[in-house]
Amino acid sequence: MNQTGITGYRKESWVSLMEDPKPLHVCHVHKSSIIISRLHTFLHVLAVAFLVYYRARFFFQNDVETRGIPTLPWLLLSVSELLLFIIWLLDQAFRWRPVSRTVFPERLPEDDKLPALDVFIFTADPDREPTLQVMNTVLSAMALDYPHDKLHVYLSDDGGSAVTLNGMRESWRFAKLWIPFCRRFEIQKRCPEAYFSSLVDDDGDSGSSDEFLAEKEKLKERYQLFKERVKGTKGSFADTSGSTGKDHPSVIEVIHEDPNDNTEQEEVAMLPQLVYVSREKRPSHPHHFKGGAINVLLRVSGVISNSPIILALDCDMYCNDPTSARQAMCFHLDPKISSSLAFVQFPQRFHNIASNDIYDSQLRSTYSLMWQGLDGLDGPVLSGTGFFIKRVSLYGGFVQEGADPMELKRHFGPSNEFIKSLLQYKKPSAANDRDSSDTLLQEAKFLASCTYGSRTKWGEDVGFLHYSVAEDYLTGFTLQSKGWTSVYLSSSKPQFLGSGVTNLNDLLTQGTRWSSGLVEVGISKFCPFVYGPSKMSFLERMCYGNLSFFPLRFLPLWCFATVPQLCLLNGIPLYPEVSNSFSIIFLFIFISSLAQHSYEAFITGGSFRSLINETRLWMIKSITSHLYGSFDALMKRIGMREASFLPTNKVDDDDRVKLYENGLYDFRTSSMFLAPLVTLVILNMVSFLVGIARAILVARDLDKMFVQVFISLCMLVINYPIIEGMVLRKDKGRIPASITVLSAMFSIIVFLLVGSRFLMY
Ligand SMILES: O=c1ccn([C@@H]2O[C@H](COP(=O)(O)OP(=O)(O)O[C@H]3O[C@H](CO)[C@@H](O)[C@H](O)[C@H]3O)[C@@H](O)[C@H]2O)c(=O)[nH]1
Ligand SMILES: [Mn+2]
Repeated sequence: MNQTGITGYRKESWVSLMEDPKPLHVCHVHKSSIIISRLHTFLHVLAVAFLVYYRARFFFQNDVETRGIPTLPWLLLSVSELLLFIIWLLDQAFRWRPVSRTVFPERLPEDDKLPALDVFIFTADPDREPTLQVMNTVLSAMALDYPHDKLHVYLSDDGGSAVTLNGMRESWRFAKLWIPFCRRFEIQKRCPEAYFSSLVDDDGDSGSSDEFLAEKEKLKERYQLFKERVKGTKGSFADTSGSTGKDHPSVIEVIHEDPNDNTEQEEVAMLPQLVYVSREKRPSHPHHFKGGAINVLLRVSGVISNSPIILALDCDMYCNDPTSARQAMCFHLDPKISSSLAFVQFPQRFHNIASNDIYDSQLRSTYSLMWQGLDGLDGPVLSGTGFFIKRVSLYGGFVQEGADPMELKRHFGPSNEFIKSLLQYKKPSAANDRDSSDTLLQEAKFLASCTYGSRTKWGEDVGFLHYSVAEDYLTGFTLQSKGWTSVYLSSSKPQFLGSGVTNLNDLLTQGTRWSSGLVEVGISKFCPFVYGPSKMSFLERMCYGNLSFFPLRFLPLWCFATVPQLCLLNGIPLYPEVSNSFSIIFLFIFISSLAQHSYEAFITGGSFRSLINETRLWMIKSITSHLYGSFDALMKRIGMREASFLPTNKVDDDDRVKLYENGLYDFRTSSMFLAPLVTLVILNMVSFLVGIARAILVARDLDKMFVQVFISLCMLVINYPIIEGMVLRKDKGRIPASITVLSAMFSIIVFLLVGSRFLMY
């Protein structure tokens, strides 16, 4: 047993081999931003205290200035301000102690001493996730700079599609040329699509030799052929077996030599193992989406390769830096931290972000700020893709020396082979001869069947948790509660690159799923503030709490977008007069928030434009996805809705890409998302115009109403692209006139029902 108290940990043989006194990694604490943020937090909290006093006074004192103002709007604003402040305060925990890290992979022990690695890649739908793209990710993983006999690549195909299986066979064939080429010429970009479509040559020293150029030309032709073959096939298992993507038995294939192929046998031996897994699916059995898929791969790989370290990748996240595995091993092999280290998380970065990132697809603040902050506490959140995790950390502490196999079967299911794999880290030797490898394959299929996990601990205490569609967040949270830690490694060269969302529909659909999954955790027994007993620090809990509850920002944002405006229309002031000294407090809070956002954008490479884009998205997402996601979570909680997971679209549609690259929003999305946005913009337009008219007609009115007029103005300036989409644009991505009309009607209803009656109390 180890000292950190994590049950289930056994001393890893590969860790004790590390005796090198030189550190494998160092951690840099960001001192100056720590001082700036803590000081800022202090001042901001102080200002908010004054604001709370100002708001609260209304309820207790009969002030001349606020006499005659109805209570309800005042109360709504007070609650909104308070809620937003609480979420902001939780957010400050991310700024408590940000750190960054440097690794020295050249100090790792020789290759034969490195632990084996299983790579898991997930795909679910060949229509939304193009097979060629998935195969590029597979090839880039096979070409990782890691000993080939210690590398095993598994693809989980939840689509159960023959196209994908065929793509795997084609990838194997192409890999026989591609991998030796990469190794021989030390190619850095090992995702073939990225390599061949790259405009800049970074072939390095070998770049000009004739031999290299000839090889490259040959590979380029073979890649074309590969592309045609992958794209050329159609159909699913349905065509051959009468089943469909949602109803079929498990299909597992270790991709092998094609006897008709004449490539030299030695080259084959140099390739990592490649395995295709499509788990059994039956309509009557919940499959738990990606979390379910990971658990099946954990079991299947357990009896095939059983590597102690696992890299998980979404199908679009190709390996951009072949040394990522070695970088991760710098932490996993460090005897000082390894015993409690569950995973090394790399950032999600994207290859298709335009210079004007109108959808904030790069998730700047998450991966450049928040995760570094968590890294300085107990470690980053598990982020679904791009992490190297210890297999044993997912076994829930049940695997211990001398554990009773019968007991293990109750937790892990009935497979003897799998139970054996739990008790040893050896690659099962049977895999080599034919008969036993057939038996093994049968066992693997059994492990991938849809009933295997029932009445066991899979999805509850073992593997990825099924409770939430944000399976990554929840699983990482419970690991850290048990005392496991994680580290975050972000460097200027991204280790993995995926496709970021480039249209509003995908952004809001994904945002709704995330909000739903996060809030679902927040309102369950896993609520970060109460779940225990927990080994997590208070600040780390604050961060997890922030992530679970930030979607509730929809409440204050809806209020700020309607209440001051409706009151302005009725001539009711809700903020201090400009001449009142309390107005300084509001000004201070406004500037303080703006300054914080600007400073953080500045230190993480953002620009003035990203400030505006992010603020706009903050509003758009709060008004739509966070609202729908939170309700979805609530409905699931009370049993009125089932979980769903629509994979994000990864197809590049030329027409849509063009809009995106020109910095134009693609408003082709459902009216459920559009109508609230357009309604609120219209409401703000009207209230702004009325506010200006009142300022001209009514004496001293602007002094009283200035803040409300200003809020409307800000909303309009920031959301100008929505106005543009309503009135100026003529292209396909504009806001349809029908939505504008519908929304105008909604604004009238809101005004008549809420504005002139409800808010008057
Ligand atoms: O039933 C399913 C659904 C999805 N996936 C795969 O899961 C991955 C992530 O799905 P995607 O649609 O790309 O989701 P994103 O919203 O981009 O994903 C983020 O959020 C998810 C949780 O909501 C995490 O699982 C992801 O790792 C994280 O990148 C993809 O490779 C899918 O093929 C499955 O294997 N089975
Ligand atoms: Mn994705």
